[in-house]
Amino acid sequence: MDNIQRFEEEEDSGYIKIDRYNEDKIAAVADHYKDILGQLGEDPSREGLVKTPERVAKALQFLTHGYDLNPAEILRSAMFREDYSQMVVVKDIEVFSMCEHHMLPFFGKAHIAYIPNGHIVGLSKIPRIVDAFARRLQVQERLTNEIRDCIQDTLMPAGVAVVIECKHLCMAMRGIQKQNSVTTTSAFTGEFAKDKTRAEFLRLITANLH
Ligand SMILES: Nc1nc2c(ncn2[C@@H]2O[C@H](COP(=O)(O)OP(=O)(O)OP(=O)(O)O)[C@@H](O)[C@H]2O)c(=O)[nH]1
Ligand SMILES: [Zn+2]
Repeated sequence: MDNIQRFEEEEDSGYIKIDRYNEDKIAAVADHYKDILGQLGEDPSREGLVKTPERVAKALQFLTHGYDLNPAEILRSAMFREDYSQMVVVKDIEVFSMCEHHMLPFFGKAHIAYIPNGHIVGLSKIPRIVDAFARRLQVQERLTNEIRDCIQDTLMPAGVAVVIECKHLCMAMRGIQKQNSVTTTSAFTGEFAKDKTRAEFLRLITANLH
C-alpha cells in the first residue's frame, strides 16, 4: 500500500490519484472471482478461500495501476537543463507485466539509454516510467515502443534505446511449455539508428562494469 499512498500524495508529478482502489470496484471484481472459483470446481466458502476473491481483486488492481499514471508527467517532473551529451544508460531494470492474451505474468529486465539534448532526467524516473507502462495489460513489443516514445517525445533527446528481455509464463507454465525461452525486443530513435552508437549501447548493457 506504500506505493498507493505515494501516488495519491504526488498528483502534480504524474502520480495521479488512483480511483481503482476504491471499495466498490474491489467488491465488484471480487464478486466475479467468487463465481469463477465455483466454476473451477472449488468451494469459495471454505476457510482458505473466503478472502481470496478480495485478495485477487486487490492484486489485479495493483498489477494494472499503470493505467492511472501519466508517464510523460512523471518524466517532466524531474527534467533538468544540463550540458551533458554522452549516452546515459540505465540497465537491468526489473520488469513485471501481464500479457494481454492470457493475463499471465511476463517478467525480466529493461535496459534503457538516451543521449541528452540540453536536458537530463532524474534517473529514478526511467524505472518509474517502465513500471507505469508495465503495470498494464501488455504485449512486450508495445511496452518497448511506449517507453521509447514517451522518452523521445517528452525529453526530446538526440536518441533513445530500449531493450527488454522477458520470460512469459503463458509460454512456460501452459501452452507450448518452454521454461527457458527468453524474448528480446528493442526500439531505437535518433542517434541509435547509427550502427556505432547502437553497438556502444549494446556493449554497455552486456558489459559487467560494476
Ligand atoms: N507478440 C507477442 N505475443 C505474445 C506476448 N505475450 C503472449 N503472446 C502470445 O500471444 C499469442 C496468443 O495466441 P493464441 O493462439 O490466440 O492463444 P493460445 O491458443 O493460448 O496460444 P498458445 O500460447 O500457443 O497456446 C500466443 O502465441 C502467445 O505466446 C507478447 O508480449 N508479444
Ligand atoms: Zn500470454
